Amino acid sequence: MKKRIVFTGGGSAGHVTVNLALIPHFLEAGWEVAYIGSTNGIEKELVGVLASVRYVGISSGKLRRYFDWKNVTDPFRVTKGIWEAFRFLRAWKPDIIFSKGGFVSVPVVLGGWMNRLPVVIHESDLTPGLANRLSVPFASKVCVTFPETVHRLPASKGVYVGAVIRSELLNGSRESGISQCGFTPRKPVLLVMGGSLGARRINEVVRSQLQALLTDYQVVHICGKGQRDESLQQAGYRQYEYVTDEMPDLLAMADLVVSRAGSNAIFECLALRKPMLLIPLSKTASRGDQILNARSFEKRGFCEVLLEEDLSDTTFLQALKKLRENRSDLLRCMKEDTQADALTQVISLLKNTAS
Ligand SMILES: CC(=O)N[C@H]1[C@@H](OP(=O)(O)OP(=O)(O)OC[C@H]2O[C@@H](n3ccc(=O)[nH]c3=O)[C@H](O)[C@@H]2O)O[C@H](CO)[C@@H](O)[C@@H]1O
Repeated sequence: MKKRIVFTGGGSAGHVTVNLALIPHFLEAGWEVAYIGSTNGIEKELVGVLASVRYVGISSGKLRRYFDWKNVTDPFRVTKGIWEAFRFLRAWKPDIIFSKGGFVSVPVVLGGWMNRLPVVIHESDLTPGLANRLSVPFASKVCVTFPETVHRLPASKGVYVGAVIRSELLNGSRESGISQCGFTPRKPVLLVMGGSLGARRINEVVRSQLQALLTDYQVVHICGKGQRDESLQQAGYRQYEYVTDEMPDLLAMADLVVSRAGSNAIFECLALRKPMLLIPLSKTASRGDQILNARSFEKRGFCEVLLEEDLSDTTFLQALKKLRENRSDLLRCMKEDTQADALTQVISLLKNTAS
């Protein structure tokens, strides 16, 4: 009988991208793959392109630490999700569950534990997110991306594997990116990425300083769903709401990157040796995980950091100037970094843990 694996994770691209890197390897090895995500989440759209994966939508609710009327109904949705995940897992009988985090993953991990199935978790950020923290007691191992994270987990559960990068991202073409954007090969390219959900403050500052930026750079701007501004369309400025297949070429052609400090995005830039100016999501809008991700990269000499509370038109241009001046130092530090082969490590851990 074929081996079976269930992937889960969702809510933002950051909670799906590692799964997308791993799934093709299991399919090629002849495993049957199912993905449990929320009925209408971004994960459904992202995983939907993989024809051989069975997508199972469950009811899910957000685990909020602030007031919202949905806090009244969401516990019922989560309970329903646990029951749906439990029922599917009992019938499909996978050999292992791989959970990437995000609120939809908690009912799946619990459903797996109730069926006595082995669960392996993956954490991308330096500090584990709430969903993963709730899931840790039910998992046999937790794969982590930053070495520092191992000490934040119960003894013997944390395994440092490094960043899992989708292999297609390493095979982009600068020429093809330049031609897709209608750019010239003779002027440097600045790639601005607001994270998978976009970033309003970064969009505002880039747009308010667009003419100054266009003097030195051609700008490709991933601005988030519904955030394109048609009135700014001009030579040397290309806007995308969200990219899928174009990502490898856009990364390949970038000379410098301005980005949020979502873990996957910054490790992708590190792997591709792209000097970065990181503007992490603020502590008021998150648990501050991006600030710690960014500070860890800064300490290792991979990036410049500008906190959102300090972000203004002036500080943005100053930080960009500093990035350009320090480009060769940042590149040297990045080249000295030898990343572990996380993909192979996670695959063999999953195969060895499968019942
Ligand atoms: C607001 C929020 O909660 N952000 C979190 C979310 O970020 P977010 O979802 O932005 O996640 P990451 O930056 O980690 O990863 C984004 C992924 O989407 C890809 N991509 C992005 C834009 C695009 O147009 N196309 C595309 O393919 C990137 O290449 C990358 O692989 O998960 C991260 C990983 O847990 C966390 O560090 C972030 O704090």
